[in-house]
Amino acid sequence: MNIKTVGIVGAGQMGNGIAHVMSLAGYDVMLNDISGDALAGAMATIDRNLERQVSREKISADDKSAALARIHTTQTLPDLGQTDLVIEAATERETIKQAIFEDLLPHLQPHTILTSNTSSISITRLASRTDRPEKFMGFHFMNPVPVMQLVELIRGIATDAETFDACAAVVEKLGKTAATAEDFPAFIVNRILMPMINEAVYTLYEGVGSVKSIDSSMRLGANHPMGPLELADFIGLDTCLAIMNVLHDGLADTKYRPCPLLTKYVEAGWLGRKSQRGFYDYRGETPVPTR
Ligand SMILES: CC(=O)CC(=O)SCCNC(=O)CCNC(=O)[C@H](O)C(C)(C)COP(=O)(O)OP(=O)(O)OC[C@H]1O[C@@H](n2cnc3c(N)ncnc32)[C@H](O)[C@@H]1OP(=O)(O)O
Ligand SMILES: NC(=O)C1=CN([C@@H]2O[C@H](COP(=O)(O)OP(=O)(O)OC[C@H]3O[C@@H](n4cnc5c(N)ncnc54)[C@H](OP(=O)(O)O)[C@@H]3O)[C@@H](O)[C@H]2O)C=CC1
Repeated sequence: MNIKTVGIVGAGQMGNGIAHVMSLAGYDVMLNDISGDALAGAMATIDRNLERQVSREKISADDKSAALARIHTTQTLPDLGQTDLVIEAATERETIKQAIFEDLLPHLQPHTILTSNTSSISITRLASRTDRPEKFMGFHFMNPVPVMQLVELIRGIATDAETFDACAAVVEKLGKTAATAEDFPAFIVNRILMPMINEAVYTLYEGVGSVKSIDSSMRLGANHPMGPLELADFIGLDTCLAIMNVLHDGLADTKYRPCPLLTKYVEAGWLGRKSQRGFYDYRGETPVPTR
């Protein structure tokens, strides 16, 4: 199947990154969000990140303007009806994702492939609520999308080979590398990464180390590019908690119990970088640990 147009639902940090790499690879993009501010913010971020690539001579100024011209924004979900591939990248909450699919389905062409960038939620369950479980799969990018090489591809129980191959061809055209994961809670990357982040929050909660000492230990002692708490802030603490809850509920093992301190930060609305405060406070010139 020849995919030319891509619809993206959710213009947060993942949606804008996906729009960025899709348009740069030559796809026409229709980017949707319920919030006009989120769409404006996404376009400003894409412009800034493309400019960074121009200044580092990764792409030309013409590539940048052509990419920007290929992205269209809309607050109206039916505007995605004519696209060949839809990637849902809205908030990590199953009810939100299901409602999006329900609203979108009547407008889609029969051939359109429907995917979710979910970090953890069952692809099979999401697919079962649509009219096209065979044309539904997980298309999981890593953050920051323009930089990270991996895309996890997750088949639901009913996903057909044509759908999988079409998505794999898109990953190849993006110049990224696909890894196939089976449809179990949080797939591969987050099954391994998120318990480590949750353990870092327990290490903080139990007073074993401060934010600074935990992060510098893992940066300098394990050569991680970011400390786990810095990374949690980067991902979004609401997303981290949602993933831990999916692991805890889906695998029914207490080793996945979300740390109560993580829950407290989310309840405070301290969601990390996107809300300016999490394990660090980002409102000043340099990030300051909050504990
Ligand atoms: C939660 C989930 O479901 C799954 C996930 O995504 S889990 C999260 C996975 N992501 C990670 O683990 C990220 C860990 N962090 C890192 O890899 C690095 O800190 C980082 C790549 C984000 C930044 O690296 P850095 O060396 O500190 O910063 P910086 O030098 O500014 O950037 C490195 C390169 O990326 C580029 N870059 C960084 N962010 C960018 C962006 N948003 N857009 C375009 N380019 C970007 C920079 O221009 C730079 O390019 P050059 O190599 O050409 O100079
Ligand atoms: N953060 C990460 O590192 C990664 C996240 N993911 C996954 O990607 C998805 C998005 O995450 P992320 O970009 O970080 O989240 P963000 O919170 O940055 O963005 C989510 C966006 O979706 C919007 N949204 C909410 N409801 C709807 C709706 N009904 N229709 C359209 N847009 C909607 C939100 O709008 P508003 O703000 O107005 O609610 C917000 O703009 C999640 O499933 C997440 O698990 C995958 C890989 C990495």
